[in-house]
Amino acid sequence: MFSELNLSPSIIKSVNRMGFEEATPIQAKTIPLSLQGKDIIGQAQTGTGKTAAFGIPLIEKLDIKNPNVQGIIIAPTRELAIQVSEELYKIGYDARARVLAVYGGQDIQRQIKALKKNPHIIVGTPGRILDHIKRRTLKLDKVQTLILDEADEMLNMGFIDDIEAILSSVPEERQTLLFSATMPDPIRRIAERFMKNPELVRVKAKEMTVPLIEQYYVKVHEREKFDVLSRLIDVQSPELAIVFGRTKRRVDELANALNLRGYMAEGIHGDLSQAKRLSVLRKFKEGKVDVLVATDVAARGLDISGVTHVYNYDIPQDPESYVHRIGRTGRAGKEGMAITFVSPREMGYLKIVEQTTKKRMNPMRPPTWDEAFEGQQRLSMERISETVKEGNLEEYMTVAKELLSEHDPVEVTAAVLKLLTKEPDKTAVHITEERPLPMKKDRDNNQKSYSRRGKSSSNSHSHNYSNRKPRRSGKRSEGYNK
Ligand SMILES: Nc1ncnc2c1ncn2[C@@H]1O[C@H](COP(=O)(O)OP(=O)(O)OP(=O)(O)O)[C@@H](O)[C@H]1O
Ligand SMILES: [Mg+2]
Repeated sequence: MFSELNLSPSIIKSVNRMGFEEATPIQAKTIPLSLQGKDIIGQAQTGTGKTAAFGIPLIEKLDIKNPNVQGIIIAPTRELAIQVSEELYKIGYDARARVLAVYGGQDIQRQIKALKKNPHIIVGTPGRILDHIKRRTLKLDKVQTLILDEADEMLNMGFIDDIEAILSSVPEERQTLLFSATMPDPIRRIAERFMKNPELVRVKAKEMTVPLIEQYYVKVHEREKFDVLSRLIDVQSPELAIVFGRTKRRVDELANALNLRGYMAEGIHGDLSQAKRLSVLRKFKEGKVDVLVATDVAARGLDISGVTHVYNYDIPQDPESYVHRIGRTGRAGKEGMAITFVSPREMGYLKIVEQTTKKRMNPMRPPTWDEAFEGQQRLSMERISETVKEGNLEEYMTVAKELLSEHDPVEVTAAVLKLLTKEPDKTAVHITEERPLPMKKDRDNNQKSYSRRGKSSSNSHSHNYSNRKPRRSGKRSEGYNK
């Protein structure tokens, strides 16, 4: 219960308004420690309320009359920074906490103006925070609490230099909190260097993934993936689905191809303008887009209710990415389904993922065209049944009776079904084939990459675990360059 956590009435009021009744396990464990001022590494499954776990004590400890920035939260993507700032705004609503998000792609003058209004808490992406530090439009010398959301990601190569630069303008005497659903040991060791006797809080769970997510894999050749995806969507009729692809090109092609086959899909990745990224996400949240096709830019932290299915069109290169991707469904006690496509040559990656998550994925057979067709008919059937249940059909009765006097009732119904049903589409589409990931044997070899610090400029990581390019090419990138 939140009432047992010694929180101010204003926070209890806000949290109640948010509909939270009981503290989640990670909240119950870390809030008291955080209030005592301890440094914490908090690890708990996706969708279990880590944001409020660091947000509630942060707001509780604010001195509202003090105009300085007292807390800073760093997040890996712009969308996540915005979302976290919104959740903190809600938690701090009755306490009158001022929370500001600063992120790349948004007009910097506007941010500078907002920074002059003395926010208590800043939530931002590393690049833009550094930009403001350099311009002296953001002063962090009175910061008491620094939080890294998605900490392992923030300390991975590509972000570590920025994080260290930000750390150097925050007082040594501070509380440091790290949260993520994943925390590989090598990264944890890096983290401990700039923390003081951190308390490692892990919510005990048999598996790293959420038990409410049903996990499947489909063994499928690259060139058959798209038909399998279309059929799966037809059979499963997700409320909202996210399809993860490996590259930006793949995301663009998949979104186009899905539209060609009559689905409402849009893509999101790092090459789109910020305005476009936000509008795609907004449409998805509002249900105007049913399928969000995304790179890993959308894998971490995003909390979108109604996401029932996650499809990994390409198996992710590292197990952590898998955990976060599928964690976009099955949040806050809801159920979800995750389906991962694996090409025959990539089966080794499946093993690595399973070893890390300690959870087996069940094999799933690709649906046939007939099954997809039946799935679509069942969807129409549900719509008809719902409409019958809702009633209000008086105005249609006369003509309905006339129809039935002339035709066989089963045939009339079949005709209605035919009109309503979207037949599985075979429209030809073009998806460029991706090369399979390099062969993998076991994870032990792969872990080495974590010892490679972001500082080093060597490019000798082609065989390592994460096998991805440093995200910063030339100029500093803001959030993911994905
Ligand atoms: N105590 C609570 N009771 C009910 N709902 C909660 C509670 N705490 C948080 N939530 C809600 O649960 C959802 C998931 O929370 P949140 O986004 O913080 O998860 P997370 O652990 O950070 O996940 P991820 O690892 O994916 O970032 C949010 O919609 C949040 O508002
Ligand atoms: Mg989170």
